Amino acid sequence: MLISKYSAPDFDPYGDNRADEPNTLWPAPVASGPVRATVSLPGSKSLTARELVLAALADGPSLLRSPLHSRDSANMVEALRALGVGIEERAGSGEFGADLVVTPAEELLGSTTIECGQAGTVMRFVPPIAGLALGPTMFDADDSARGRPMGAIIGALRSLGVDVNDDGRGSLPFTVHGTGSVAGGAVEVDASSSSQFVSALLLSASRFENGLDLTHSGERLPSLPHIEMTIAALEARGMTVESPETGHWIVSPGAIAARDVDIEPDLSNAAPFLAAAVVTGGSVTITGWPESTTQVGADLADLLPLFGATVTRDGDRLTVTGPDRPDGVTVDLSTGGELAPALVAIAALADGPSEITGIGHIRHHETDRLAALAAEINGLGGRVTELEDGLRIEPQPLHGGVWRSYEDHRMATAGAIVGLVVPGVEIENVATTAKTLPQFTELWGRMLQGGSR
Ligand SMILES: O=C(O)C1=C[C@@H](OP(=O)(O)O)[C@@H](O)[C@H](O)C1
Ligand SMILES: C=C(OP(=O)(O)O)C(=O)O
Repeated sequence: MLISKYSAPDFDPYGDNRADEPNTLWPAPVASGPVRATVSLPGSKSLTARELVLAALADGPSLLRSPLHSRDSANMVEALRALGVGIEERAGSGEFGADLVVTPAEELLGSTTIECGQAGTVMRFVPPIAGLALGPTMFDADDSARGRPMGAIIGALRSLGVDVNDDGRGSLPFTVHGTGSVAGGAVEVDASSSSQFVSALLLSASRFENGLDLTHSGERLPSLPHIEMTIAALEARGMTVESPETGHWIVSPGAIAARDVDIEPDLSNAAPFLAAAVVTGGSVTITGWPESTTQVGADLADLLPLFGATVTRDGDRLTVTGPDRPDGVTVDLSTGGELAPALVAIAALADGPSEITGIGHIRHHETDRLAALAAEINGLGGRVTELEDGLRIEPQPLHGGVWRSYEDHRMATAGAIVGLVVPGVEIENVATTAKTLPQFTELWGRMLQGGSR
């Protein structure tokens, strides 16, 4: 069955704990003992975003099975539709909403406005596509996301022959004046504040007349696995990405193959659930854990044992069993910055100090996550010190209080981890978890009752 209009999934994303107002306080549930549960999770945000974009640029219709349905993915769907791409729901077998049929536009058309919400993937991945469209496309975002770095994309598009109007601050809002084609060619970007600049250009590159010869010029390149995920998604659709050296990628012009694809569960969103096992000495199993994957969340299987947890696999089920009390860790997390909030929450409850570094760039995520994590843990009596590129965490006995989420889904879920063992933690605006996991409070509640099945 094809339904003509994309709509929000028909589950109640907030269950009994719905937070209708941004400043509503959600009492984080306290675990009555070691958490023991089996949890299934919706599709990967990063895979859904890439497959939507590639399907939109492909040479025929593609089916996305078990995609994520969340605020970020809805922003991506609406952005591509605004440019003329057909995206329709089709009943699927997934537990978390419909499959999506994506039909590329015969001709991409601008003369539209795109709301990016808070989605880094939308604000970075879609402007190059708007360059391929005919007519101007204006990009804007939530107030809280307007300050996220965009200068590298704006500058790169100009070097590739696309006219972009902005106010000179390198951030949203701005307008891409698409002419129906992009010359492409050689370009240098500084992707030290986000790997998404590289992914964005690679995703559209084969549709540029001269392809793309992209060099990263900055000192560090964070979140490399996300770039590798982009390359793998391109290769699965018949493209070759040459990388003669680190930080240098070449894509030749060519067609992107239509393809039906299964979206894996979001392994980064598994982090708070697995952390629940680590901080309560319990045992949490995630279903549908892929045997091999490009998702950086798979690194949790190596990261959580550093805290003293045990990880086992049984087919597609990954189980984490916590120690009596987590150990402190010293870890460079430059490849997996999006895992930082959950790991910092564990570290705040550990029995020794931790240093988590290599994550200076997460100051540019949904909020300055280093400042936010330090402020919220310290607000509950903790001792967290900001380093230039990370945090030093010296665990203290914590007390209850309000945990601000800064319109950041991973700040909200980090507070929920702390609240499992610290009575009286109240999370402000837990509804912000809808960015990537609208069912968060429902799944969290179910986990505390033993899980879904
Ligand atoms: O390409 C992607 O899907 C993402 C890349 C990473 O961004 P940064 O490189 O900005 O950290 C990651 O943190 C983000 O959650 C998703
Ligand atoms: C950094 C994140 O999101 P975005 O894709 O908006 O950059 C994140 O989900 O942790």
